[in-house]
Amino acid sequence: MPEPKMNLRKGSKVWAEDKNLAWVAAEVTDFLAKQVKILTVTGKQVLIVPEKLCPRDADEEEEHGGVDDMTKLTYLNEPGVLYNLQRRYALNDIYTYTGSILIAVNPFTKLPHLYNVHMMEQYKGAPFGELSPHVFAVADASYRAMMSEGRSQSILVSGESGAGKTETTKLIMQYLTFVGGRAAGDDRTVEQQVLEVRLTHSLYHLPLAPL
Ligand SMILES: Nc1ncnc2c1ncn2[C@@H]1O[C@H](COP(=O)(O)OP(=O)(O)OP(=O)(O)O)[C@@H](O)[C@H]1O
Repeated sequence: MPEPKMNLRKGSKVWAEDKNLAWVAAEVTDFLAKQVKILTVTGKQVLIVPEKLCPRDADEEEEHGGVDDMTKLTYLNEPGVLYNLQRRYALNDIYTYTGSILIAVNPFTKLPHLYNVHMMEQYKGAPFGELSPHVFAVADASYRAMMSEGRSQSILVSGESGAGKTETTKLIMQYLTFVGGRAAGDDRTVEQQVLEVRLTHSLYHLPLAPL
C-alpha cells in the first residue's frame, strides 16, 4: 500500500502504481499543484498524485541479485518486496527470508540441485540464516528446537492454490525423514504419513512432536 507521508523532491526515486505492471520504477521530475510529475523507466512522463507513489531505494538497481532477507531492504514496501522477489526468481533463487519467515516462489520447473542429499547435509545443524534461504533451513530449525526444548513445534505453510504448499510440505517431510526418522508411536515413516495425507487447504499446519 502506498505510504501517505513521503518526503518528495525532484530526483526522488519512487515506485508508481501502474495498471499493467502493478508498479513501475520512476523518478520525480516536477511538482504541479497537488500532483507530482514523474519519469518512468519505461520512458513515460506521468502526472500522478503522491498517494500512488512509494519510496524506492536507489541502491536496489545496483544490487543485481536482490537481497536474501527482505529486512535488508531500505523500504519494506509492496513494490520493493515484489521487485526483490522478481530479481531473485530470475536467477532461480526461489527462496527469500523476511526475518524468520521463508517466502517461496513456485519455480514451475524441477530444480533437483536444490533438494539433493548434499543440500540436506549442508543445512543439517547450520545456524538459521547462515546459508542461503531454503525450506530445509526452516525444517532444520524446527527439528533442532524440538530436540533441544523437548517441545512440539509447528510449521505453517500457506499460499494460494498452486503456490506450492504440497511440494513444500513434502520437502519438509523429506528433510525431517533425513534427520529424524519415524514419528512417535507410529511405524510408518514420516514420509509415508505425509504422502497419505490429502492436503486440500490453503494453510497447512505441520505438527512436529518429540519422540
Ligand atoms: N519447489 C518446487 N519445485 C518445483 N516445482 C514446484 C515446487 N513447488 C511447486 N511446484 C510445482 O507447482 C505445482 C503446484 O504445487 P502444489 O501442488 O504444491 O501447490 P498447492 O499450493 O499445494 O496447491 P493447492 O492448494 O491447489 O493444492 C506442483 O505440481 C509442481 O509442479
